[in-house]
Amino acid sequence: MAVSSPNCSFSSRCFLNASARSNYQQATPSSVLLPQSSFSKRALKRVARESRKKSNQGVVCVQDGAVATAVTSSVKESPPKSLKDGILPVIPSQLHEDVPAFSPADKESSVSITVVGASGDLAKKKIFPALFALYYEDCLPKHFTIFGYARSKMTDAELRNMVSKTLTCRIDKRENCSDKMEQFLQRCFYHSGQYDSEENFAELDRKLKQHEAGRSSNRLFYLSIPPNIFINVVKSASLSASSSSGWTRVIVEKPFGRDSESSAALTRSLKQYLTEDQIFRIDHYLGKELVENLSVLRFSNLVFEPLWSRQYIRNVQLIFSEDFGTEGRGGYFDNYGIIRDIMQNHLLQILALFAMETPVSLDAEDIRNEKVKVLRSMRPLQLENVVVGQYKSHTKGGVTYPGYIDDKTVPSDSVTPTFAAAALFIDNARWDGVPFLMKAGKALHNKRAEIRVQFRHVPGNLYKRSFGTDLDRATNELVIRVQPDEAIYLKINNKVPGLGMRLDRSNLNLHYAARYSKEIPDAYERLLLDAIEGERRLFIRSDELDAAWDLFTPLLKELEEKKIAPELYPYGSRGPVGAHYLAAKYNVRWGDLGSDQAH
Ligand SMILES: NC(=O)C1=CN([C@@H]2O[C@H](COP(=O)(O)OP(=O)(O)OC[C@H]3O[C@@H](n4cnc5c(N)ncnc54)[C@H](OP(=O)(O)O)[C@@H]3O)[C@@H](O)[C@H]2O)C=CC1
Ligand SMILES: O=C1O[C@H](COP(=O)(O)O)[C@@H](O)[C@H](O)[C@H]1O
Repeated sequence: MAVSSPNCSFSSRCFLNASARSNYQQATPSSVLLPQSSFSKRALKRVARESRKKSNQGVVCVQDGAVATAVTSSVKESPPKSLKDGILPVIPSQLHEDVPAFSPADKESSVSITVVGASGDLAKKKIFPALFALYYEDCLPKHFTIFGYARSKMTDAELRNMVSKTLTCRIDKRENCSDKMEQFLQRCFYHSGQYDSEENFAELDRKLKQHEAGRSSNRLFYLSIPPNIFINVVKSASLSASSSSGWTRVIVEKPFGRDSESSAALTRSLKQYLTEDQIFRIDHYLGKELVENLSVLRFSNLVFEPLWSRQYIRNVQLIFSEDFGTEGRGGYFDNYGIIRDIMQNHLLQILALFAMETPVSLDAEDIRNEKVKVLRSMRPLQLENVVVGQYKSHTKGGVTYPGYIDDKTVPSDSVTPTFAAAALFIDNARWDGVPFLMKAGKALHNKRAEIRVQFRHVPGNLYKRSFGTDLDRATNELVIRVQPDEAIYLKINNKVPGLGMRLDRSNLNLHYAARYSKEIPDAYERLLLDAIEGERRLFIRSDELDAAWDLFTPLLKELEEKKIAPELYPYGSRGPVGAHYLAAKYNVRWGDLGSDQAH
């Protein structure tokens, strides 16, 4: 797969593991590698990691972007016969099965991306713009085609017109942007069809083949549709439009079911037509820059990992808020509610990454194994550790904001929560007794997602008197602001300069906008690129999903069976007061109450 941009490709350096390099060089002293590779950097790293793990193989980059693996011992004992000018032949059988191996012929492979539900909100808002951003950055393969698929009748030109309205140029990348947009749009096509029609998907298959023009074809289907039609599409697409000469992968959007049973049933149905390796369950929060950075922060800084346990951490808070309601999505939302919409997936995924043990490696399976372990060490949620709320109409500055049940698509007696706060616990050695508090709500006073880590008090603090009775104020707090205005800051105590001894609270901060001039890519860009490259690290494996549902299903059933009435809160407020009582029960104060800023 040809990927040429410096942003995406591993253009001039390749790597061998140390012993492979030394063996290789002993065996072939004149051949210090490594010419140009057009293989993507991340895919190459993954090949290297997997090769190393499996059989202590090294990875060699080969001219024109081919990748071969060299078994260290055999390189030492008998260098490959066709070795010439430091170039190893491609040995496809030695490549990991699903890695898009490449050979000279492979340069001619193609990727077709079909956005199913292309007429919908998510496709317009996120998927097409993310694909364009990847195209702009030269991250898409040379031969790619994008198809929109939905029931709505549209011509290619109408799709392009629709898509063009939501494409944007990055602030830092405007050069030739409108030309690039035009070129991108010319690679977008549309096919109208029913979701359960094998015939319509067979028509799509014919069109895809025309575009693939005899190249080996890899196909990615993005299911940007309501979940009740996932299976119809997967069945029709897999029977009539899967690739016969390359990989076929399917990105499935959430919600993955409503509870343990429906999620398991969905997985069973998907697996009638797809293998687990073909299913990419997306949780777009895993693609957010600061969520990706969590592991880097923890595992590559000596100062954090030793503190990352019950010994030093008092509580962890995962906070999500939006300053708008469910307007326009009430029909969907009322069937799910905020716990299923945000907590069971986005916040729980962040929690798992935050709390997991050190994985054996950065391989997808190693990371996902650790996440599953954490999830399975958690106590299922109990009603007494949860507060639910629903926003009501509120008038401010002469403007009246609608309540949740004012939406015509929402039943007037709905008790669906638009806000929830919960206390969760991980019953393992690292986190025993540490409350993990989650809070998620719509129609609140601001839009924000952050992780707050409140550390314990300094024992025998010499400066205790300077803090008065409020020792909490003196504890360190690490804030990872996922959005907006990404930042990581650590609240510390320091002396106010001067002759006296007055203490102050300050932020040691990494404010992304100040530190990096580059615009942060949207989560969907990263995830789409990963799916194209077969990188599963940021996608949810079925056992992770089962473990996540096991935590929330009993609570969700109880809420529904008992029709627990949510506490009403005004549109634009900070949410129900109950959330403060819940936190107080565990001696916690929500960290987002102050007005701290990362600068
Ligand atoms: N929108 C968002 O911000 C987010 C959405 N998601 C998830 O992504 C998926 C897509 O979301 P979104 O784009 O908002 O969804 P939409 O409601 O906009 O649906 C997408 C398309 O699916 C078709 N469709 C809608 N309802 C039905 C139905 N009942 N039966 C058959 N086809 C239908 C329509 O296309 P047509 O009529 O042309 O066939 C529609 O344009 C959903 O699973 C959603 O939960 C996840 C995170 C955020
Ligand atoms: O998955 C969802 O996420 C969005 C919030 O995503 P963000 O990237 O804009 O923070 C939320 O609005 C939606 O209800 C939910 O389904």
